[in-house]
Amino acid sequence: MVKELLAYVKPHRKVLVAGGLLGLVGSVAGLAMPLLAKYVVDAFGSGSSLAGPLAGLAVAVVVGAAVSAGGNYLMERTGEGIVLGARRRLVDRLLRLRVADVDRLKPGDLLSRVTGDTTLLRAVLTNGIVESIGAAFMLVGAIVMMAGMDAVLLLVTLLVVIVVGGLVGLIMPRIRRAQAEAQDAVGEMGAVLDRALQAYRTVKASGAEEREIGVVGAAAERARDRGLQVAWWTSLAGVATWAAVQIAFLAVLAVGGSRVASGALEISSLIAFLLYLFYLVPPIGQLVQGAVQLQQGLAAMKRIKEIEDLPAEPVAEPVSTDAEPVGVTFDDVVFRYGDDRPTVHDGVTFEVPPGGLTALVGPSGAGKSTVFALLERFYEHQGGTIRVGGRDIRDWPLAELRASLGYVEQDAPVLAGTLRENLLFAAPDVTEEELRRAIRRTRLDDLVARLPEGLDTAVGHRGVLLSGGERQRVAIARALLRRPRLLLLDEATSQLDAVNELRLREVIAEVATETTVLVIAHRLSTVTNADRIVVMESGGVRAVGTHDQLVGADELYRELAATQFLAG
Ligand SMILES: Nc1ncnc2c1ncn2[C@@H]1O[C@H](COP(=O)(O)OP(=O)(O)OP(=O)(O)O)[C@@H](O)[C@H]1O
Repeated sequence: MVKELLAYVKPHRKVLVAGGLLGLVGSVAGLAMPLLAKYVVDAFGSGSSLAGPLAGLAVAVVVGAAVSAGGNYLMERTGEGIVLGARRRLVDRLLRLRVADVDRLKPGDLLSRVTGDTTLLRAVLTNGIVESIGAAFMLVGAIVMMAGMDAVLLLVTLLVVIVVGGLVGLIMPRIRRAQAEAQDAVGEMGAVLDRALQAYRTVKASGAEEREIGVVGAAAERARDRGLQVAWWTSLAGVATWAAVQIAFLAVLAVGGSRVASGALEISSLIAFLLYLFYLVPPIGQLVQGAVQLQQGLAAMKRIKEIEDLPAEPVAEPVSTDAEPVGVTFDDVVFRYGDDRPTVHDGVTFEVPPGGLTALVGPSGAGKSTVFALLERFYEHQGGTIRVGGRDIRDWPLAELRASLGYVEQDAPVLAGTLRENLLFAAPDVTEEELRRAIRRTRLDDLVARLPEGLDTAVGHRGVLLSGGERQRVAIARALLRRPRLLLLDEATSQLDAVNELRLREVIAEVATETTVLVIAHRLSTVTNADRIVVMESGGVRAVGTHDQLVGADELYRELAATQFLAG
């Protein structure tokens, strides 16, 4: 894990080393000060000139301050760079995960990993590492200087330092565990908050505000409790350090005092020794702090790695899109969403030739939407073969397969942005003429004319809210602009009004003259004119035919048609 942490630092190592060196120079300047102070005291005693020692002291102060400030800026800059790198990597992975994996993850928790956990890396990787190295240098330096003054006093000091080191070492794993729990708790809070925000209207309509506030509040309290645990252990480490220095001070004072009295030690040496002892306080504090930050960084790293270790889809390569319509075959396809989930497709077999309109119908839960998910390879089927254009979908480069398909989800979302951005989402490079044509074909001209700023009106979240029918046609236009060889249209369950429904039928019929259209129909009225209808029931295909054939031959279809007043 530490190795992975350091991988983030690697690209910045030069600046980091420069910053560290500046810090080191600052430390040397600081380290020289007690010695210079001793010279000043000695000069007082011997009556020699104060000018030399005082000038040295002044230079050490100025150089130390300037160099520390420069080093600090470099550190902060590197820190920002490290956070940026970590975020880029994480977001890159997040958007390339497989749908099946994303299904299990909670969006709010993912968000907290990108925003919160990456921030935690900064502290450990810059200040943490560099300050710890600087502190270790100061510590060793001070100890060397102390050794030069009096070996007995050094022994007393080291004894105390070693005991404290052991204590702090025992505390660190606890800090890491508590920190990991604290970050998980923050992620959990993000997840429940996201749930409430996603279903904002439902929360209000259900009068569930109080309850949701309570749920998020409870998650926030858990995060606080874990945070307090971290604070408790960190404080304990701090107290141990502080007590150690005090004890060492008293011990050195007692032992040193008696040695001065017996004439074994000069008073100036005792003063310098005590000064060095206090010089140990910040580096020891920094080392402890660095160790605490390392625990935080390791906990954050663990959460980031959990995402980075998930398998990703291959990076999309540029594809040339052939506009010829393609057919689809499902041959004895077997699929379930997870090993512990029920079988959704239990030998699904049907064939769709290139071009024309094919409808999938059947009761809710029959596995119709799953057909589309498998065609898009959001999930991998466990058995049988799926072919698009005669080629096994497992042999298609993923980007090319998806570029050949146009997909309109059941509840096609409108992305926050302008109407134009929404339409061009899948094909940013189409010409204005193509865009206008798609708008005409999907009967969106009225909408564009009605919007205050036409195509450049903001829609969706924080913009004009579109109706269900409009959203659906925007989604179809978006899919068509990609010039798909096969259009997958999951018709919304919500009832469209008669005008919108007629428009949708016209659009589908028109598109079906140019490309293959596979539509999941919840209203049979949209598909009575389909070239073929595939009737699905509980994970299988029970009949295929035209509307007239099926009304005559298939009981389930007749029933579906009857409930929708179409049989006659
Ligand atoms: N992402 C998923 N993870 C786990 N199970 C799922 C997932 N999506 C669908 N299912 C399950 O698979 C089964 C088939 O769902 P599917 O959406 O394919 O049916 P459908 O025929 O399209 O239904 P509807 O007409 O209601 O949209 C259902 O039992 C559903 O609960």
